[in-house]
Amino acid sequence: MSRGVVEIEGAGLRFGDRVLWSGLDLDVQPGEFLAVLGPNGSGKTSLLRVLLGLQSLSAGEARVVGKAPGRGNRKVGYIPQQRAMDEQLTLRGTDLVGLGLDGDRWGFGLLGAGKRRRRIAELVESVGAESYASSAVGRLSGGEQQRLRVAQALIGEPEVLLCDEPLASLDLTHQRVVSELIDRRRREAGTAVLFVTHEINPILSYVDRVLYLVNGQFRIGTPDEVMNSQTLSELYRTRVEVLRVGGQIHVAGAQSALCEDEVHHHVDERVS
Ligand SMILES: Nc1ncnc2c1ncn2[C@@H]1O[C@H](COP(=O)(O)OP(=O)(O)OP(=O)(O)O)[C@@H](O)[C@H]1O
Repeated sequence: MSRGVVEIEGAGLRFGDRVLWSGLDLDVQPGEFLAVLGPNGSGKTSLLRVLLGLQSLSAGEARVVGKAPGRGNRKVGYIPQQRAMDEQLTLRGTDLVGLGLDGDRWGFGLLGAGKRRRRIAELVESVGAESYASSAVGRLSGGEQQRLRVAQALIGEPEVLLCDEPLASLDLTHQRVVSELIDRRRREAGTAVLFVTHEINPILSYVDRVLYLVNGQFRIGTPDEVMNSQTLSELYRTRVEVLRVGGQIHVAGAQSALCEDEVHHHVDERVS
């Protein structure tokens, strides 16, 4: 197997006495779609923060496209958790998308202005946001904002796309639209996708492998290898039933396994 665009070796992360995960070895290949699952507080977002260079590992190493993680790595795109933007925000959709452009690469000078505009228009079109891209983003719906965030993350042509629950609070139609956009990028450009989610079903047909984190333990494998009663029961250390119904995965019992945890999990019984 070739070297991954994300390489993680012997990685551990702890805060005080609390070990989020340790001994994590993971290579993500170009074009691979990796779902990162696990209950609240299991360290999913922290893993993305490590790869963004915002959080240091307590042990081991991580490399992203051959380099130590660092802020402003142009080869890394990031789609943050869906949050409504301030209604007063007057930034236009095209401005938001343009924020994802890197000055050195695309040129901010006068000569680059036309090129920059064209590039933004291309991305706006690719996410089907033409009709509202000139509006103030604060006035747009959550789904419209999220499409623009996808365009912003893709405009720098990333080799690795880090997505932190990008579908949360979107309706089913927009979940499909946004996940299809992300899948298309990895198919057409070979971008590797690390997709943090509580709900695997909307992306199940795209997922190559799952990294499932629970209470400091983890499993990595295909959805079939990880999302089964035996593996999840081992991870949660209690009986968990995984049912496949109509091409979807339903997980029962995981919530009760976590009741004694300090966090009030809103664990989705169907997945986590
Ligand atoms: N800088 C920090 N210092 C101390 N604790 C931290 C820090 N960053 C994260 N944590 C803790 O680490 C745990 C994991 O957080 P993280 O956001 O990675 O979880 P998550 O799996 O993404 O959870 P969720 O599903 O709720 O978003 C949390 O309990 C959090 O409070």
